[in-house]
Amino acid sequence: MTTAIPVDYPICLRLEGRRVLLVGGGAIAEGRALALLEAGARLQLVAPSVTEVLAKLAGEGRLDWVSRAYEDGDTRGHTLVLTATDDASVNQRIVTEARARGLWVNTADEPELCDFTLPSVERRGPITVAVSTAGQAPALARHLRRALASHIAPHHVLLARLSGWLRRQLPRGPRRQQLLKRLAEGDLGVLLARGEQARAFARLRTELKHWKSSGEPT
Ligand SMILES: C[C@@]1(CC(=O)O)c2cc3[nH]c(cc4nc(cc5[nH]c(cc(n2)[C@H]1CCC(=O)O)[C@@](C)(CC(=O)O)[C@@H]5CCC(=O)O)C(CC(=O)O)=C4CCC(=O)O)c(CCC(=O)O)c3CC(=O)O
Ligand SMILES: NC(=O)C1=CN([C@@H]2O[C@H](COP(=O)(O)OP(=O)(O)OC[C@H]3O[C@@H](n4cnc5c(N)ncnc54)[C@H](O)[C@@H]3O)[C@@H](O)[C@H]2O)C=CC1
Repeated sequence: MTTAIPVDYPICLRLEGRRVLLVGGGAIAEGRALALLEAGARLQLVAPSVTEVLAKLAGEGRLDWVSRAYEDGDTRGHTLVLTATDDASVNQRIVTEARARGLWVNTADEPELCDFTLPSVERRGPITVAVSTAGQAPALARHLRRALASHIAPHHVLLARLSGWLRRQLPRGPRRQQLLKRLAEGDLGVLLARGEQARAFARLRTELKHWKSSGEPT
């Protein structure tokens, strides 16, 4: 109980088009692969045998399956490495090689061999709920993630999309900030939460008209 608990630094990675190496082809690797593909990664999978789902994804060309055991040099050219084999010595080799190349590596069952860990994740449109427990309680992370995600209602997703649209249309500055805050937690947000979309949009339209007539670009 006295072992120091790491203080993790959470980030959201943009993996679109980036080369990611995943070693291992069991159930754990399958979960990792689906999440990486959802994020748009260019995924290479190294494993002598894989699950049906992974084989199907490889058959469809969604990932590049190298059907053999891991070999030294396999991490070359990748930006991120994840390993989920059932062989601790192989995991150790991969971690050593990845770190020597300055790559970030995750090992599914060994926190000591992780430069980053994976939180429990749930998505609602552009909103992501992610809970980490610094490797202490993954089952609790899942439990809390479900509880927290249950608080995200459809109007929050609408609001996030609307905010994204407004941020693209309106110039930066205090006026835009104020409007977006009202949308998130002020009168406009309250109307959306109550299901009074028509009133919220009418108010927003009036607001945008004033914006135009005041000469600021929209
Ligand atoms: C460090 C980390 C490494 C990493 O990044 O992979 C890690 C490590 C380990 N997990 C173990 C066990 C379990 N893991 C889960 C579930 C999840 N584990 C996930 C992440 C992480 N697990 C990272 C830290 C996350 C954090 O900080 O909270 C989740 C959140 C995300 C994901 O994996 O995608 C996913 C939930 C996904 C969801 O939302 O559904 C369950 C629950 C279950 O499966 O029912 C159990 C059984 C209960 C238990 O043992 O606690 C063991 C012991 C293995 C053994 O005993 O053999 C180790 C190794 C060790 O701790 O030594
Ligand atoms: N969330 C977490 O962090 C958890 C992690 N684990 C751990 O994750 C690991 C993987 O779990 P599963 O997918 O269930 O295992 P699994 O036994 O179903 O799959 C292991 C995979 O590794 C591949 N493999 C073995 N040697 C290899 C090598 N030299 N090169 C490339 N691939 C190789 C096998 O072909 C197979 O596809 C286990 O060690 C397990 O203890 C387990 C539960 C939770």
